[in-house]
Amino acid sequence: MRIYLCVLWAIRASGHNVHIAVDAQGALQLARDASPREPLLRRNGGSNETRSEVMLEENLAPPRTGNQSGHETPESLRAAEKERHAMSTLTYVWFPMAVVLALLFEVLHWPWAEVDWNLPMERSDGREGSEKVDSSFLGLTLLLASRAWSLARIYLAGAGRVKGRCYLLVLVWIHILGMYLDLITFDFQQRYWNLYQQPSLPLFFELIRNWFILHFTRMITYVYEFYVEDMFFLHCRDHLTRYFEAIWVPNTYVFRMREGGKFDNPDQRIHVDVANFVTQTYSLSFGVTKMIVNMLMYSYMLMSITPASMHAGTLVSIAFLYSAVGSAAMHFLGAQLAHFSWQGERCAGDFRSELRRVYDQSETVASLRSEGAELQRLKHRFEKIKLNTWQSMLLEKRLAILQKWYSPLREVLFMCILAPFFIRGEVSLGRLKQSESALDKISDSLSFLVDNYSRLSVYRATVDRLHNFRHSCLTYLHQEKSSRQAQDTQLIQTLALLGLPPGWPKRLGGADAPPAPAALPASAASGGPLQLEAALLLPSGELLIDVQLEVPAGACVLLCGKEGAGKSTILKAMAGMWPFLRNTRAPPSNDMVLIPQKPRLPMPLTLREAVSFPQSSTKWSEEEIRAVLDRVGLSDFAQNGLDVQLDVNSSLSGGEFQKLMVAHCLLQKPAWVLLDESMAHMSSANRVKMYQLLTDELVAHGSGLISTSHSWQELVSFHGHFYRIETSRTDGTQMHRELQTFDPKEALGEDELALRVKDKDAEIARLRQELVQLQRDRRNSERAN
Ligand SMILES: Nc1ncnc2c1ncn2[C@@H]1O[C@H](COP(=O)(O)OP(=O)(O)OP(=O)(O)O)[C@@H](O)[C@H]1O
Repeated sequence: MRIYLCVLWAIRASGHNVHIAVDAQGALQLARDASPREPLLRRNGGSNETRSEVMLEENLAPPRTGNQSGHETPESLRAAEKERHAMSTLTYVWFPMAVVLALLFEVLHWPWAEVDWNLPMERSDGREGSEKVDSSFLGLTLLLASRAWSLARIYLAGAGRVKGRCYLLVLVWIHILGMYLDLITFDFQQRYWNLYQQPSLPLFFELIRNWFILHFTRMITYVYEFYVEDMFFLHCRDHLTRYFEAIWVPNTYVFRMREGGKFDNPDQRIHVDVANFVTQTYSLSFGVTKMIVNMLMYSYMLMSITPASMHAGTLVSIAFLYSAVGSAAMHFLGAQLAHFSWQGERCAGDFRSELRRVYDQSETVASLRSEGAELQRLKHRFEKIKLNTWQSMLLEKRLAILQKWYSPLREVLFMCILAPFFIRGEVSLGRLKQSESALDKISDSLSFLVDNYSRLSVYRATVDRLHNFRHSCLTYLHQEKSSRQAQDTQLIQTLALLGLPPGWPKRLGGADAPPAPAALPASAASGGPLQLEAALLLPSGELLIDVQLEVPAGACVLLCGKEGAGKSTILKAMAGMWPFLRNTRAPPSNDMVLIPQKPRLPMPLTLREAVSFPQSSTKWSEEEIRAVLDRVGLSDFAQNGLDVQLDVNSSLSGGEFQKLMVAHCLLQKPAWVLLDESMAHMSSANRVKMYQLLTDELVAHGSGLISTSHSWQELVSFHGHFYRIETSRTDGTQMHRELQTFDPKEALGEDELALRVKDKDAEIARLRQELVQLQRDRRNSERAN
């Protein structure tokens, strides 16, 4: 019926040579005739007239608009009576049943939920150190747009400056072409259906030809719209991902130490959030543009067809008011949706990272027999997902109630407003329907917030997660705001050049040579003494130790102290890693290798990559690498070549891993080597051997060595400066730590020291002999072969 009326209007609007005045009564009659219970042809006495002929005949009747008498006819009263009984089964059986069942369900379904409603969940209001997700109305509109724009700018001012704009240009053009094709199709449909009224073979062939051309063009635009969209999304994701990696990776440790509790799962932000941001920004931007265009266009049309006795802007104002009330109600009910979306992302990320941890620590899980405890931990994480999903479901149910009322209500509302004009005969049915349709379009546009509230809330959470993450990462990139902005801009520009194809013209933003990946923040140059003058704090803000230390270039320092005294923390501070410092002086050297207590390497790596990491595996020749592996005693691993992949974290023993780290230092030859109990897994003999290697090959050539060790006595001969962390309790609870120099001779006693040195010398002599013997054996076996 609707289609028929549309065609009728289309014929009218296109100035068809048959001048048809749309007759309201006729059309209403037609509506009744079109009812499936009373087929049109039967009502016309089953004559041979075609359906369309009958329709035309009925609608070509003289125009009579509205019920001009103002009295109800027996026929209309009968129709009302008939309508009253039309849905009696629904009214008296199904509707009450649905209400009762819904109420019962509401009361009884809670025990089925299997959810722990009292589980404490994270905050997202910026208080108590939580991340802030703005769920205010402003946060969902203007602030959202400005934050989304600042994120989109990373791409549009970077790699997207040339390519992105080209993609967008093509996509806008495809969209315009699509709209044009929609109009052509709309017009074509009218001619196509007219064929049934005026059958003609030549016309049929022409129509079929046009159909093929039209649909072939549609197919091309459709295919390339999606294809170019995907190209655009991938390029945008690629660039944004690289940007976020570049601002996060140089400060991962600081970030984790300072913001670990606040920002969950950076992996999820960089992978999932960036992808969602790209696709959602695109679809919402086009959605908003379409909404604005429709709103302006149909507001103008509606004003021009408003009944004469009504003020021109009344209908538009009603549509505005209606949408404003709907949006306000929606926001009032659903403000928490952005928080639930953020929380959902967090819970899902936490659950995934827990699964990943179980996988990574499978050896510990198996050896501790901790399967039960791990299952409990996983269950706890999933409980949070369940609770969050339930909270969102409840909120979405409330929103669905509003939404399911809101949209159908508007049809009735507009009808109630316009019906009096129609009944008074001021407007024709065509005008009425046209006004309704325009009002529909306007309120559709204005109800963008209502219809897309859930989507916008999810988008808000995504944008906030990325915005907050970026903001924090940039803080660690540079403390001062002006330098931070400059560094950010420079980074975006560097990445922009990386995104251009090779040989891209310079005048279009290209460069002669591809720029280097984003650099680490600047730190002090190598050479010179290593200084640390700072108060080292714990993450809680409590003072750990006040350190005033200056190590001359090339010096060897041994740092001792009990467990938990602060040795590792001092090494981290010297390396510039420890973020909790006060009254700091002297930045760290960047020509330094710190081997932590439990180092881990990426996996899988080849042996060549592992020993070179993080430097390029091509930096050293095969001979150099083999020689160094031989010296540290890892030559067995090189038997099958240096390029066999292995997971060094699990396939090397603790001691072997530490030898690999020493081998890396020997290759890299840094100005400073910081060893945080880095030989703890080796035998005493091997520990001495490794220190001897470091002394001969690095210290002898000017490198400095700073070590921490519990069994420091055997390392005395390799160091020249000795510090000890003295711990004492000041008031029974507070731990006071102080860094003091000490004389190992006094600490050990002159005789004991001499004895130890003698032992060590004997051990070194024995090792040297072993080595000579081994080399001799090898030479003999080579000669024999
Ligand atoms: N990330 C952290 N969060 C909270 N406290 C920390 C952190 N890192 C270290 N600490 C605390 O700082 C103190 C010093 O730790 P550190 O690791 O420096 O000791 P250490 O002397 O190296 O001990 P060990 O010899 O056992 O390795 C300890 O009390 C430890 O609990």
